[in-house]
Amino acid sequence: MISVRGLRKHYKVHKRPPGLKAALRSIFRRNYTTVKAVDGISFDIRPGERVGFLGPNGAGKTTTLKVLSGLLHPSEGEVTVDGHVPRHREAAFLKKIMLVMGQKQQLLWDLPPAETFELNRAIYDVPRAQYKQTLDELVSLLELEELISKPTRQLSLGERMKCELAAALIHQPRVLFLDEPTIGLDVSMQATMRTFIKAYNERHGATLILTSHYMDDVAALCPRVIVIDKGLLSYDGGLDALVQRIRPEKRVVFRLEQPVEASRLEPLGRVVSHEPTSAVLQVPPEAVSATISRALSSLPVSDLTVENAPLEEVMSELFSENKARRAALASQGGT
Ligand SMILES: Nc1ncnc2c1ncn2[C@@H]1O[C@H](COP(=O)(O)OP(=O)(O)OP(=O)(O)O)[C@@H](O)[C@H]1O
Repeated sequence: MISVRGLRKHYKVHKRPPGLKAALRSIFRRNYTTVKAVDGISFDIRPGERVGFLGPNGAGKTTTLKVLSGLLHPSEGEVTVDGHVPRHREAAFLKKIMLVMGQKQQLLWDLPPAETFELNRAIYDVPRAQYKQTLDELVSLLELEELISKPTRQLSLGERMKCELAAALIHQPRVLFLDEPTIGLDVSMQATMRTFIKAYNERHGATLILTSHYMDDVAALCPRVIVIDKGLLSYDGGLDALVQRIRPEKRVVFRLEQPVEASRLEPLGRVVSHEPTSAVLQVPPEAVSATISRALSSLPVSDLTVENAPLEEVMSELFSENKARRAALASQGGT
């Protein structure tokens, strides 16, 4: 469905030192520098897949999504989306895709969302009957009944984001690029958006690439993740496999009937946190059952669960590994 081969996107930016003199000088002699936003990445995505596209700030995620949607021309490399070359922006291609950016809005500010939906119906030439059916489905799944006839400017951020998503789906795109779709939303609205996005993917078999800094979004939606860092691909594979590689240790979370001394926890594993009536221990996977049986016989345990390390920690460790590798390469290059 999506094929990316050796994609590079370099921006040429004008570099101006601070100060008035430098500003005047730069009128006559401009200095440019190259930002390698994406520096040679390749991947394939099958129809109907949900893929998390992750990386630290400035990694090149939005740039890649803009190239995939045809908003930016690649500096180098081959990109196809369902057989189309995005930069040609053919009508058939535009009808199949949608880029939703959490930080930008397409809804018309002074008009109710219903007007933008109608506008999108006309732009994408959606037959009336199909439009009505899609709209009814979106209104019911996202609970938009009360919202779509209020002016957009009167909606809260979360209400607006739900309507943004609905506006993006009026023409039933087969490929959805979601760039931070839950940014700024409260936890319950984030969960609503996730449930809806998953339901849309399952109902319509749509292919989905999602960027998000909220790891709950990624854990709930993306069995596969592609990680980029400084414009380079650093991981492409299962989310579970990534967690296993970076943090194979398990966390055993205990609820305790009464407070216990730290000295009673320490022999059981590495104490990650210890509150009066709860504790989290980190242990190797092969030691989980032994730790649980020792804890049950020596501590007043009322409840326990076994979990993976939080995804935030896994990602931050992966980014630190990448940083250390880059520093090592740079120092080898410098010697
Ligand atoms: N129009 C532009 N001109 C020059 N540089 C740009 C432009 N757009 C992006 N960049 C630079 O390219 C790099 C990648 O930016 P991009 O927005 O793709 O990152 P990102 O992974 O989406 O980051 P974030 O998570 O912060 O949104 C950054 O260093 C950014 O400053």
